[in-house]
Amino acid sequence: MLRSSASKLARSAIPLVGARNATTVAPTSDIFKPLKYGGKYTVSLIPGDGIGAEVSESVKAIFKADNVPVEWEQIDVTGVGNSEDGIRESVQSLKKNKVGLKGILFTPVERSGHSSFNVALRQELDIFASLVLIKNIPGVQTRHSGIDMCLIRENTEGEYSGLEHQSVPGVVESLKIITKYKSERISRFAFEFALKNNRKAVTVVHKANIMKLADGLFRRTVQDMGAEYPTIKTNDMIVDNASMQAVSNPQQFDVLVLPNLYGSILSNIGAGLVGGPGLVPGCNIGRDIAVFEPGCRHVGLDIKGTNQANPSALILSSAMMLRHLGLESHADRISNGVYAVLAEGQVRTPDLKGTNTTSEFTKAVLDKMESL
Ligand SMILES: NC(=O)C1=CN([C@@H]2O[C@H](COP(=O)(O)OP(=O)(O)OC[C@H]3O[C@@H](n4cnc5c(N)ncnc54)[C@H](O)[C@@H]3O)[C@@H](O)[C@H]2O)C=CC1
Ligand SMILES: O=C(O)CCC(=O)C(=O)O
Repeated sequence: MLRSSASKLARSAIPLVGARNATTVAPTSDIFKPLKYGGKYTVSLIPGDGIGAEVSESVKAIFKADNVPVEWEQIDVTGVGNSEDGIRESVQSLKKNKVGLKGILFTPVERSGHSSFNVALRQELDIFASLVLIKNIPGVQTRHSGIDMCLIRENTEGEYSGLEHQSVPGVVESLKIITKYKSERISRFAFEFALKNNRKAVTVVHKANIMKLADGLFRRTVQDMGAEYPTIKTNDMIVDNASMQAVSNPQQFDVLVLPNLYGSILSNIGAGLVGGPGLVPGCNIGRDIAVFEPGCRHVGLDIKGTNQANPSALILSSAMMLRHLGLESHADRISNGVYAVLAEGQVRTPDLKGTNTTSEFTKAVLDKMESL
């Protein structure tokens, strides 16, 4: 039962295609496929805080120019303030449409008792598998070349349980939850993903030397499941070492499967390796809902409203979404447009040491799409 539903999940999420299109996924099953009305899909669009509005405008302009058959259902919710209604509306919209494109909702560090709406959304919708693709992009110079790794992160439990309390003044207890059920389903997802994408190895990242019960369960579950996939090598690595290895010898990694917090940290390290948070796409997959969002989830409050953000991460996430919807040719045109502009290097946002604006970059992608 678990196996069949998990393999359907992984199947529908997947195949990566071609070197340049490494940031794309294509469905091979239609169990997820949202319904079309009047020839169009309705997609929930949650721009989020910070740079969300600007980079969402880039995606909207590109979809419009390419006549993508998508109708946006936009929810302008923020992560701060009294946004419960907006979150409810987002959940309802996503449950109805089954597919969404999302920026990041800001979660203030200081405010006590304020839980993360990003996390709430993922938990409420049970979009349990976060997939982040870390691969060098031609034209973007980085210290390392030959990086090609897929991070599969458990998205709904672990350190993000939100269960913290002060037992006595000065003593705080924070609960990390690891369950066998959720460890099994993310492991299944990871192995099915590896199988369907001709990947050779799955590395489980953990801290089981210290958290013997929690991370021990996660590690053991992945390893046990590995025995069912003899063509894929299963190995394990302690998270501290994995972080060090990722910055010194990242080419060794293929598919990584991680509990929630380690997934966030390694995807941020990964983004740093291939050019930064403005470039890395991602998605969150559940039983019947998929939400696409930049892979390392940055709000970018410091550059909000300055027209400086690199929209590539959200545009490439939207291309992943189009593959999920089976709209391959639109996905190809859009992702090829982004990669071609990045490869030429004439038009670049400041994160890539350029001087161009978000709007100029978007225009360059639109021009490139016309000429491809
Ligand atoms: N602070 C929050 O509310 C949230 C934080 N997180 C996690 O916490 C980590 C740290 O978050 P923050 O400190 O808020 O990071 P941040 O949003 O301040 O981003 C760090 C730096 O990267 C730059 N940046 C991010 N995206 C960019 C883009 N598309 N184009 C150009 N520059 C860009 C920002 O301008 C900033 O200088 C993130 O990596 C994320 O994984 C996740 C969700 C919400
Ligand atoms: O800070 C948040 O609101 C959510 C955290 C998150 O999405 C992450 O760490 O990946």
